[in-house]
Amino acid sequence: MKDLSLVMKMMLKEKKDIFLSIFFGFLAGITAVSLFAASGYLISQAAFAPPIYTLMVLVASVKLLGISSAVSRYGERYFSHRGTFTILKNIRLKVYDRIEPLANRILQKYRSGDILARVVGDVESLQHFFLRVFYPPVVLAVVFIATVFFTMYLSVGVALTMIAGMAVVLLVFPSVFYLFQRKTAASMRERRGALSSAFTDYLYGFRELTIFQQAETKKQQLDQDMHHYEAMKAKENRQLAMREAMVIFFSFLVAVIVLVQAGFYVAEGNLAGTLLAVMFMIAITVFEDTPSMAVLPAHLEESKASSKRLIEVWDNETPSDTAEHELEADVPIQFDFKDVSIQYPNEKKAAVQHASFQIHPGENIAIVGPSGSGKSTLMQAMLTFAPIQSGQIDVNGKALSTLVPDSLWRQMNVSLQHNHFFYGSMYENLRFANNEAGEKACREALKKIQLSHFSLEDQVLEKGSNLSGGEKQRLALARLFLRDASVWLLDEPTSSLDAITEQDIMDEIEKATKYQTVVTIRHRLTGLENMDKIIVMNHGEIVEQGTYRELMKNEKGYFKAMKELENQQLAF
Ligand SMILES: Nc1ncnc2c1ncn2[C@@H]1O[C@H](COP(=O)(O)OP(=O)(O)OP(=O)(O)O)[C@@H](O)[C@H]1O
Repeated sequence: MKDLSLVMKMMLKEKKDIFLSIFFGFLAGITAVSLFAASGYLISQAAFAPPIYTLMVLVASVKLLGISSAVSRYGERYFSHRGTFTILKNIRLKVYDRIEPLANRILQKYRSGDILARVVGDVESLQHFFLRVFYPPVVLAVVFIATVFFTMYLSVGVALTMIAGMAVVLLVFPSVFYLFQRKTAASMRERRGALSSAFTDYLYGFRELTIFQQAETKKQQLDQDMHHYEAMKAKENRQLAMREAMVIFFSFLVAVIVLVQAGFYVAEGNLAGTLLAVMFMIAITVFEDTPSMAVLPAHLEESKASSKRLIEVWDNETPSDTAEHELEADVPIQFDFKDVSIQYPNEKKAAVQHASFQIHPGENIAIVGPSGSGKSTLMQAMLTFAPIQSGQIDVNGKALSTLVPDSLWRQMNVSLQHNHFFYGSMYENLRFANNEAGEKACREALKKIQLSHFSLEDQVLEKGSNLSGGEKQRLALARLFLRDASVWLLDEPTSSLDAITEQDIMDEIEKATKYQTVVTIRHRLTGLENMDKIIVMNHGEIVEQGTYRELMKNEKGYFKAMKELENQQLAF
């Protein structure tokens, strides 16, 4: 039941639709039973040439019951589907609400294809819970109870046969099918997730796979996985059809037993002959909806597996419920790293160890160091994206972990190593940073980063695949000129640019950030003379920090050694 907690909670919010579905389902069922019973009685009575008004009353009742049954069935379908779609919408919103604050950690843990399979496929699967698992047995049971009471009035023996038959259909068949179902459902869901992951990998890496001549091998693998999944699905469908056929066969068997039994009672004179057809028709109709019991275990198991896979995504993650402080807007921001260590999940070594430093409002800070030394991780930590193991980052005296992240991000301008571009126009990709930016401001931003040759209508393809590396970097920087932010975080913002363009753009950034705090990760050690502070990283540790002059004064310092090495390389 714990596995189904998500869908149950959402379902119970729609009490009105649940009630109306059951109510109309009951009306539809009971009118159908009455319709067929009345038809049987009409046929039997007709053989005895009764007065015409008797036949007229019976025919009118049959017609009325026919219309009522159709209208009630419509009501049942309408409310059950309305309820299902509302439940589905609520589940989607709930899932989004739960994973959105954890998105960064979740995306590190799961493959994107798997996440996609869960938030689309598994959520979609949950629509069957209410529609196929929860309310059909309830309707079937109440219609049956009402019918059995009526039948008992005519013949207790026949009623007992029907009770025994229904017990088998409602209890024995679903339990047996459920046991067989459990194994296949879990592996089907996992296979679907794996397939989705393999497919996204194939799409993302298509270019590299082609260049390294691996596309065909990967495609064959994917084809194999797909065939395997299709075969499993086909097997499951065959099993479901088989089970449905078994339940239908059994229902007819019960109807035939009822017919024989009622015939026996008629022969013995314990039942009126005109009720023989009535008994048979009642038995046939009351078991009419029982095939849905054959597919119920499959849908129950599917709902459980899907709900479990969804809950699993956020279950062991600590939500940022502790985020209680809003960072005030327009107040200068100070960062205080206090002995911060950061270790990514499943990594043996910490990416950053015991980092302590301060960033004061308006400072211009550079973080330097060899590749893999933990520079980007420090920046990720400032954005709340890095898993802090020990120590604490304070922002204006309050622990970063207690801040509502939005209130921090609102005041930040960020250009990471890999920036995202959406399929759409250049204008849309720029306005993504600020919805209120007009055409004029966007053109000016393009001019500042020397992309004036692009028009705002030019198309940007998915992930910016029609732009060069340098153009992508510049477009990401252009967005920053459209946003008013007091802290700029730039992770190697100009690494793909030539030295002259780099200098021009850095000048523009400097002009735009006179009063702002700027933290820049640099590979090249040029242009650092005027920095307020340079943080030097190596193997995840801050090995030195200070101004350019202070660092260069330290004869045995790491920074000085790096700088001299770079100068030698430039001299060649
Ligand atoms: N998401 C992640 N999951 C696991 N390990 C990571 C992750 N991101 C970075 N690391 C590891 O953390 C260490 C520091 O990485 P980081 O990206 O901070 O270094 P960097 O100094 O910015 O490197 P570069 O200059 O090459 O960008 C590396 O050993 C890296 O493998």
